[in-house]
Amino acid sequence: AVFKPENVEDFYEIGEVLGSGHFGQVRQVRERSTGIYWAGKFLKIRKNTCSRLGLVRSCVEKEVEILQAVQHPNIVTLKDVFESRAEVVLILELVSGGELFDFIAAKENLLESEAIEFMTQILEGLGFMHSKNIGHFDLKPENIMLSDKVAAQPNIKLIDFGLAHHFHQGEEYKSTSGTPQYIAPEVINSEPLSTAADMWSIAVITYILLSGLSPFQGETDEETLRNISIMNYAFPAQYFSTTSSMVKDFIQKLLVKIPSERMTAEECLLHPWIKPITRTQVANRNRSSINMKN
Ligand SMILES: Cc1ccnnc1
Repeated sequence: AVFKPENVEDFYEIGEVLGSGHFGQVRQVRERSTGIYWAGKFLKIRKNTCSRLGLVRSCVEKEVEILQAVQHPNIVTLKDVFESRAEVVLILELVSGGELFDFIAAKENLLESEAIEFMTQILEGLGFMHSKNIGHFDLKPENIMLSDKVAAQPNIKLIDFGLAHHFHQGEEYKSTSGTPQYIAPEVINSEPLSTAADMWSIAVITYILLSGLSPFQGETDEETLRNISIMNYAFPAQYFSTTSSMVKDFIQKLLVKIPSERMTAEECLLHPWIKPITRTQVANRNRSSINMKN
């Protein structure tokens, strides 16, 4: 793919650093012609395949391809791509509400009603990606952004598709990258991956949203990976006493070793913890409980 050879600074004023990661850094940028703010993701490209610094260009092309294939309210949109001699710049929708990670850190943990609101939007975006046979493979609170944290209903945006993969018919895909706390057993065992690997991460994120604890985290990465492989996790009473049995059921139906036996994103959206019950169902439930009392 050929990206715009023009100099990004001819079209955008480069602003403050918003975030940085394994890829390079994200800076706020201002479009000169409209004054609109965007996020510029500056990716260093390796001059030759031997150098270790920067990314291989084909990886960047893959991220661009995937971002162009998924337009959804809960997935960050890609507006433009510029390329200079050793840098590719993705012009992305600006998501300024910060990371879900910081939102949880500031509040210790969330009410179930808040967690359901966030998780529903995460699952909507993820379900859309999975319906196009695209896996994210790096889902974690740092890669889930809020569009505006002070809004009543903050909007969730999935970002960072640097490890994402588009599955083509009958093709196997293996990857051992990802963040230890969130990766599924099949990633650790270098088995072929599927979109189900994202569903394991959803369970870990849900557990963290509600308790502030990370279910498998050990003292070292090795210990964390061992805990995942042997499915060593629990719901400590002092952190989960007020948590509904429905959300524990939701998590348990995702922390399943065999990928094909995990709930899909679509099935998660129909799980009682997530799926809102109708007012009639509430009335019926209340009526039946009143009858039991009489
Ligand atoms: C960090 C970031 C990424 C994409 N859009 N806005 C902010």
